[in-house]
Amino acid sequence: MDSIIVYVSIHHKNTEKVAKVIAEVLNARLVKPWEIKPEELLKYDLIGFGSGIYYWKHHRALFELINKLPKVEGKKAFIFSTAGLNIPFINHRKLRKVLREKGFEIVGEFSCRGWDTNGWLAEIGGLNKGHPNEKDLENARKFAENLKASI
Ligand SMILES: Cc1cc2nc3c(=O)[nH]c(=O)nc-3n(C[C@H](O)[C@H](O)[C@H](O)COP(=O)(O)O)c2cc1C
Repeated sequence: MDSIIVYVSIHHKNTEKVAKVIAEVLNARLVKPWEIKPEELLKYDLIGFGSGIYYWKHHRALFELINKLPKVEGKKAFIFSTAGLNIPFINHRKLRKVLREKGFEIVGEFSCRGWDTNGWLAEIGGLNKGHPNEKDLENARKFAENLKASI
């Protein structure tokens, strides 16, 4: 199964750490949304979309790429994120919705805490310093292994 991961990680490269671990297990190509054309993306059997959470949603460059895609039929996708407040039910809501509207089948979701020094949080050293940590990355590895085994 040919897999690709499209990710954005602008704050502290928190999500990049997770993306690399998942990519290693899935033997997936790693790209930024602005590095790939929509038609090229659709050549892959499994597509992962991930970023930090910025104001309650994934990075807008992911949405811009997805907007440019034609409708698909049950193409497999997964979602991941790192966030100051790890509440995937809320944080993944918008991406989940647009992927489903495009016709993707969401086969898995992963999230963990990420070091967050946005705004006033910087004054107190930030939230979740040290995250994603080894345990978070181990959980990401397990997520990817389960995903690999299930599809
Ligand atoms: C501009 C900005 C907005 C953010 N908004 C949120 C938010 O709404 N909810 C949240 O849980 N974390 C928020 N965060 C924290 C990031 O999601 C968190 O630090 C994440 O791990 C960053 O990932 P990255 O290093 O891969 O960019 C925000 C961070 C920044 C810089």
